[in-house]
Amino acid sequence: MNSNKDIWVFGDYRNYFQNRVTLQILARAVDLFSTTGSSVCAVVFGRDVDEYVAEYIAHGAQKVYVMDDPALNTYSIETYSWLMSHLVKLYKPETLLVGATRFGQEIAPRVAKKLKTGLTADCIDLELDEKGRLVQIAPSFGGNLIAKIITPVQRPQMATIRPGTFQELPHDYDAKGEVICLPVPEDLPKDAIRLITSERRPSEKQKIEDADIVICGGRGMGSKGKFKKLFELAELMNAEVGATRPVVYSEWASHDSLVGQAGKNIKPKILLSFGISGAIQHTSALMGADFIIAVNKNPNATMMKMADLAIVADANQMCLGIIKAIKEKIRT
Ligand SMILES: Cc1cc2nc3c(=O)[nH]c(=O)nc-3n(C[C@H](O)[C@H](O)[C@H](O)COP(=O)(O)OP(=O)(O)OC[C@H]3O[C@@H](n4cnc5c(N)ncnc54)[C@H](O)[C@@H]3O)c2cc1C
Repeated sequence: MNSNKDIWVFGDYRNYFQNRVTLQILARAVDLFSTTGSSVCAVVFGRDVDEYVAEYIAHGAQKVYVMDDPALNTYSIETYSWLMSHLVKLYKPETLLVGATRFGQEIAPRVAKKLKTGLTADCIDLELDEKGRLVQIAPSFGGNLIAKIITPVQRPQMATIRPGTFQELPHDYDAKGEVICLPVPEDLPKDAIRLITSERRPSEKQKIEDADIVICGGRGMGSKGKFKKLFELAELMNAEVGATRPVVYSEWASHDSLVGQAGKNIKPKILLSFGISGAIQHTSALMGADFIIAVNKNPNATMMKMADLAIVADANQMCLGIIKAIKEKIRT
């Protein structure tokens, strides 16, 4: 394949903001290719992806190829790998870099196979050789050797890169980039797999009983959709989510997260309590908490009285406000 000089970075925004690998690869690509006349580009598929497009530009992407369409609302390996190889054939970038997340590990080999090119998996560094070819540096033979691999003939040169390998560039609020909006091709093959439903499971890294930070939500969160935001907040704070009995009975959260007489006892350093009245069956399980922050519309709720910090506010709005503030902080 005759290629132009562009460097493409696959926009892996699942689990963003924690997953920073796309930003890290963009930073390395900018560093490596700034003097070669290549454009560093991100490629994003999905639905309502404006936020990620802006992030990639703010972190070094000069161009972003975007396919934003309801048909791409849910991730499908078949569709995404077809689209990626389709676009590569169309635009012929010199290099395609993908984060070695579970997502990247799934999509990159499929794309490489469709394009009949090589792929170095799990790179720990990238360099350029004297001919400007990408040197893909990766552990091999069980980690006993560090291999330097090039792709002498086929294009694009492809590599997946381990998260945390490179340092992302600081967020540049003034950065400008070209956004190329692409329609979904008419000949996009019909997906053989039909997704009926999906739900993000809370992280299983730690048990709620052992967590340093627990975010408990009650009926005052308002709805299952609003309650879900507590999981997003928990991801950002490396916290676990707990729930009251009405929440569990309404299936806003699983039974595993029930805190109280009929559920689990917790002893976090910090407990954030959103929209919980403070019935004894719940509070009896919080006695080991060091510091309690409660958010409730009713200042007289028992939970507010037992809190170290009581905030009279709408629980859902407060949760959204904290999420926004943390994201802003991460960006700077
Ligand atoms: C045998 C038995 C065992 C039980 N075991 C448990 C248990 O293990 N765990 C447990 O949790 N419960 C248990 N319960 C149930 C318990 O008695 C309470 O009913 C329950 O804890 C109340 O949950 P809640 O605070 O979410 O709801 P509610 O009591 O309805 O409180 C909702 C709170 O949200 C506030 N609110 C409403 N809207 C907003 C808003 N927009 N913004 C901010 N705040 C708002 C309200 O002011 C209120 O304080 C048990 C009950 C029995 C009988």
